[in-house]
Amino acid sequence: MITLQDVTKIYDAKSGKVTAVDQVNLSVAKGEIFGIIGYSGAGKSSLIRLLNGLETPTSGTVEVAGNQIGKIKGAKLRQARQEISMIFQHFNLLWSRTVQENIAFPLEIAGVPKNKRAERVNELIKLVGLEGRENAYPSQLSGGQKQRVGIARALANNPKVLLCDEATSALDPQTTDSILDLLVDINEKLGLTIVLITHEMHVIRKICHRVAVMENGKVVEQGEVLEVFRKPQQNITKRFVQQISEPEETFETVEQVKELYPSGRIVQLTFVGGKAEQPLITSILKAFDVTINILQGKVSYTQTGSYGTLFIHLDGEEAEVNKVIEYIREQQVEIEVMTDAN
Ligand SMILES: Nc1ncnc2c1ncn2[C@@H]1O[C@H](COP(=O)(O)OP(=O)(O)OP(=O)(O)O)[C@@H](O)[C@H]1O
Repeated sequence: MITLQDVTKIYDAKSGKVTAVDQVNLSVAKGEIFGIIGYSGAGKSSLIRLLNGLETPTSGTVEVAGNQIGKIKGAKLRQARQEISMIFQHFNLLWSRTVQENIAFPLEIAGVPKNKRAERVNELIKLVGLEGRENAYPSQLSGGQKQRVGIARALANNPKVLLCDEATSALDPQTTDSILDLLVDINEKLGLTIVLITHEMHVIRKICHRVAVMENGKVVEQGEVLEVFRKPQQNITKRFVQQISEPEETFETVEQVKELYPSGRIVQLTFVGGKAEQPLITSILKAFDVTINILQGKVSYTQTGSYGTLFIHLDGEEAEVNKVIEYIREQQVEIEVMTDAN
């Protein structure tokens, strides 16, 4: 659905040339939710503006839904843009228009007749869960409701691609989650391809299938979300992954925990995919003569499976403890023994 080949964008700023996007290669499949994460200034906004033709690449090619964006102009570009919709951090609603008038606006521009417009607006209102708020003005809506209007408006002309520019950054965590759930719902129901830019790993973790990490205009790492979580390669990616995989409370150092549990072993288990749901601990306790204390753990759920870390203290006869460690390895759960046998 989307292919970027060797795309570079250089701005001529007063202070000199700025390379905002540097030799980027990306492809996004139809029906995929693709996330682009990076800190401020990494080049995310420039990249997303290249996708909808608001910027033209300095070099390279940008293809979206079969159109060479950046090469086409005028009516052809306007037509191509109908296939590519966008939602924004600050919603960009028309404040003098009601919810239904906001949603009808792109239909008016596309020349859809009045009775057809009303029908479509009703469908969209249902789709985004805004029944009962049709006649409200943006100032009377919560942030989450405003973004629902933004989403309905973006979907009005049946686009093939939805671009989301920090669409949940102005929302509280609970509202963020409800909007992300809506995006997944729309992706599944309509088979819509979604590209989002964000600086929050939570957003990537919760809804994206694949992710690209941007730094200084370059895509420094990309892959399936679960894989990137499991084995982040670049330091910047590790920092993003830590945003959500580090337990909230600081883990006591291994030395401190060892003082609490002078015998036995402390091990770290890393679960990926379906294994995180398996009742591993229960099966160990049933099959082996050991005791287990769960010291700390966290499981994150992604679109393609879950990922988690569990710190446990294993105690018992050394031979039995060794058998348990072997058993865990056989379950294809990654295990790191953090303390030696006594
Ligand atoms: N129109 C422009 N003219 C000149 N420089 C620009 C322009 N737009 C962006 N830049 C510069 O390009 C670089 C990348 O900016 P961009 O906005 O794409 O990054 P970003 O990752 O989206 O960051 P933010 O989230 O802060 O917008 C920055 O150094 C920025 O100052």
